Amino acid sequence: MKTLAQVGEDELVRLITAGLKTDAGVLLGPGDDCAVVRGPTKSESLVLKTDTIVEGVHFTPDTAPHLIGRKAIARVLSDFAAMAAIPRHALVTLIAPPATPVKRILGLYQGMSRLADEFAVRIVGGETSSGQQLILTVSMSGTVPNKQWVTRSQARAGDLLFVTGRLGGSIRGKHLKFHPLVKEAQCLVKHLKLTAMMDLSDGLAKDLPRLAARSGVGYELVAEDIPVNRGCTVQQALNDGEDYELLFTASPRTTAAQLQKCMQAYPNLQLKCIGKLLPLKKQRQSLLGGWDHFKK
Ligand SMILES: Nc1ncnc2c1ncn2[C@@H]1O[C@H](COP(=O)(O)OP(=O)(O)OP(=O)(O)O)[C@@H](O)[C@H]1O
Ligand SMILES: Cc1ncc(C[n+]2csc(CCOP(=O)(O)O)c2C)c(N)n1
Ligand SMILES: [Mg+2]
Repeated sequence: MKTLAQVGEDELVRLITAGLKTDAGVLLGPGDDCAVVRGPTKSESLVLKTDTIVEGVHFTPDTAPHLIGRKAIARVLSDFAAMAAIPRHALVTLIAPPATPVKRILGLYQGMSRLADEFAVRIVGGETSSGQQLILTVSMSGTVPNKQWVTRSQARAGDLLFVTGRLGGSIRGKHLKFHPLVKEAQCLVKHLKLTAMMDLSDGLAKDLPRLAARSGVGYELVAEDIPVNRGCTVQQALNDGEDYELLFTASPRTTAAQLQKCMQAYPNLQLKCIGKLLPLKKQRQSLLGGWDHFKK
């Protein structure tokens, strides 16, 4: 019998999700940054996402509690950004060892509440249990106008490939302090013809092939054009992960003026074209690497 280390994370999720049933209320099932289901009103759909952070995997025992809480909320917000959706309500599951100081847990909630408030997300409940290490799970619901969510699967050959911000070296601090691009994504959708989008959590080398595979297209990445964080190599930009930037594809007719509109509205938003999508048969590169929870 194969182990998780042998099959890896993506194949495991494929095996799990292949057996799940769907129905007409499920508008977008497993495989994207969030799920989308039919909402209570005709004009909007409901967007759902859950995400976990684990001590020793996503943060260390000496990470400041408010930063752990902040990260737990920010990661889910980043997935809402990736769908161009608006997050609204959150449930929090807390697992902690019995010896944890109460103050540490209250610190987590301060960090979570602060970022949630900034995005007008209300924490409306949760669940508490004990375990061997600290684990924080945030599940969020939100909304998107009907048919206006952006998936990973509609990119076409010829589309341009863009990334926000700079990549690499997130372990130096950005993985705890990044700014979720929820509002910026709304601006992108307004001014550009986006065809696909995802947030970069496992490294461009892992996430770009995922987006291309979901869209059934190939890719051509121009390594020299990848915006790299100070002190980082292109290899780090490709493989480190936890950039929480947006990777998106847009019409080949995208103009500099359209990009400028978003960069003017959000002066901290940097947009860079790093390649294009190709017909599957024309792909010559094959990116390998990035983060896998099981295969090291
Ligand atoms: N245990 C699971 N059961 C069912 N679906 C899952 C499970 N784990 C992951 N998925 C689905 O697989 C897809 C990829 O999951 P993953 O958590 O890697 O999301 P991501 O957006 O790629 O990463 P991140 O959450 O770090 O941004 C998602 O659509 C998710 O809902
Ligand atoms: C202590 C510690 N060790 C390593 C890392 C780096 N790291 C952890 S998970 C992950 C990928 C994204 O996770 P997921 O796939 O769960 O979204 C990365 C790059 C860290 N932040 N803290
Ligand atoms: Mg994601």
